[in-house]
Amino acid sequence: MNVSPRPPLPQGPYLLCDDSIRPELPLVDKAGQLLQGGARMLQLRMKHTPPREALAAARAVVALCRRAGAVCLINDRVDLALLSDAHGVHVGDEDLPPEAARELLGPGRYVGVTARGTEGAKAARAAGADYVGVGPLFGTTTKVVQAPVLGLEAFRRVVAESPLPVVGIGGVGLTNIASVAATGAHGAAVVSDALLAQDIAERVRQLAAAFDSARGTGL
Ligand SMILES: Cc1ncc(COP(=O)(O)OP(=O)(O)O)c(N)n1
Ligand SMILES: Cc1nc(C(=O)O)sc1CCOP(=O)(O)O
Ligand SMILES: [Mg+2]
Repeated sequence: MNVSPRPPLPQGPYLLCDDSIRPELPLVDKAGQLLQGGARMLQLRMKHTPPREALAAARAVVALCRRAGAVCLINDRVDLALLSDAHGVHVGDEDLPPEAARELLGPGRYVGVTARGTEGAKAARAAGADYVGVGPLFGTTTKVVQAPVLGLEAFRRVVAESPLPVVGIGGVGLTNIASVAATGAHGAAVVSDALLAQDIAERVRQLAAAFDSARGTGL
């Protein structure tokens, strides 16, 4: 398979297309609505989807993203990322190590890694990651995370000290995404706030406008 050169990692809202929120809505429909709202950066997170269905969903969602000019990463699954020609993966402590993901994906795709602080971000850089997802930034009910909530001040320090671009995750939504952008974070990952919205596309537009209005202001 030809690996097209990877686009720059988009700044701003980083939308997760997740099968645990509104499971009745097909993943490809969720992705379509996120993209309709202008999502530039999407991660397909499938914790409850059987393998064959997950492969079909990955192929469909990656194709949609590529058509829209958006970057699409697959959560956890390097095999699905390769089979679907995704732009890369996001891995954490319970997944393949980042070095192995890089070995399989090569330099032309993204490897994102979860970090809980500055040391984790430095380790991720040494392991060949391209960015770190840092959280939980705020309290979240989407996932039970075995790490303390960071809060904005600790998060701001990680952003300042991280050798890699930082994407904040956990409890991020319209009410606080501007405060995340103001820290200088590269991105802000949003799961439930977007997928539970009555109008998902409109919510993505609002999230992007709020992020842009506060980007790097330090407020
Ligand atoms: C952008 C981003 N940051 C962190 C995570 C969490 O990944 P991980 O620790 O592997 O947990 P799961 O998402 O697999 O439950 C993420 N997915 N995205
Ligand atoms: C998938 C995930 N990872 C986290 C971490 O801190 O590693 S928090 C999280 C869920 C974030 O969902 P929401 O935007 O609905 O709060
Ligand atoms: Mg994972």
